[in-house]
Amino acid sequence: MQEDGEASSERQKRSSKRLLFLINCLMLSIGGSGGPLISRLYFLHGGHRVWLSSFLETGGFPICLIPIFISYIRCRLSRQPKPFVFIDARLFVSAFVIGVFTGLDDYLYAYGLARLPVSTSALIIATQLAFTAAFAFLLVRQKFTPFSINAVFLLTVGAGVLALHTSSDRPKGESTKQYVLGFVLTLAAAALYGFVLPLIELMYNNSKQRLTYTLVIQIQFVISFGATLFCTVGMIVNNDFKAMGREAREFGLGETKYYVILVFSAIMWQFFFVGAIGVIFCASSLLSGIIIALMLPVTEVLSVFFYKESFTSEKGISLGLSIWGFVSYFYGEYKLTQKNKQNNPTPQPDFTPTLANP
Ligand SMILES: Nc1ncnc2[nH]cnc12
Repeated sequence: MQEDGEASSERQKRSSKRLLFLINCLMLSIGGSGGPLISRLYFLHGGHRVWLSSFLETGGFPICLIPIFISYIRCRLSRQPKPFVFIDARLFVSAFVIGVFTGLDDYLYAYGLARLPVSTSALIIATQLAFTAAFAFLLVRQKFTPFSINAVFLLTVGAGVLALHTSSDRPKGESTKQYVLGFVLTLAAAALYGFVLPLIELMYNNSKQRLTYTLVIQIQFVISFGATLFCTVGMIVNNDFKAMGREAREFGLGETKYYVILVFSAIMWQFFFVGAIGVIFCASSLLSGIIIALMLPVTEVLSVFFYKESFTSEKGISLGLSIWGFVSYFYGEYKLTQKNKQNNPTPQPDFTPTLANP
């Protein structure tokens, strides 16, 4: 009888972990395509402020207070009240430092979005997965299987195919210097974010506090706070706060839509960042990188619907290769789970990608 109770509570725990994993994948997918689409809308209709755009990537961090508050209230009101665990000083400092890196990365990324044609920026950002894989190997000893190597290869090539669509290469009126700078800074963004994802996994692994999802959201709050502080300094130095009023009045879609776009941009990017670090918590930084890479061609295809861009064959091929890579990764994980089941015949959960923090 007691065993039955234990088994059912174990099953319940597994299914809530799987649900958490799926929710984070969904948030990362929504933010990974919605974020770039809405940032592009800002630049397409007359927005120019790169620091403002980078500020918006993490400036929505107060949203995280909602789940933190709910979790706090649940702890207080539960039948057996538990103390609410706040982030300790050590994790706070690590998250803040990662936040400053993220702020710098946001600027590099936004600079590329503003200065480069979409195809070129997508090509360079496609290299991010290779950086993530290399840093994950170095920092957290990520194990690779032929399937995950195949996935990294296909997703990198898949997103890279987008660059074959070069009809709109260097934007009109842009100097070679600006273009080259855009190229170099976007590559730096890909490398830096490829480094940040495994660094977050390393921080989790070295945490002295027991990691829970509530703690992960607090970590995300501190990371985004550090990044936003960094970008706020950039905005002040660059006079962005003063320039916003004029930019809003002159915005192609009108003043109200200008502010609506800014608010939605902040929300979309929070989805991206919360999803990214949530997937690292539930699985790995490599999987987070894989989902981000899959979203590159998905974004290009969505822009056909939202911005009436043409559907080129490159976009179709790119999407096909990326989905193939994605499926290859999950098939590899499925095979691994089956193998573990054979070696360890005690009942195992149905397939769930290797959950990092059971
Ligand atoms: N700041 C950023 N936001 C989204 N994707 C990125 N890829 C590299 N840097 C990025």
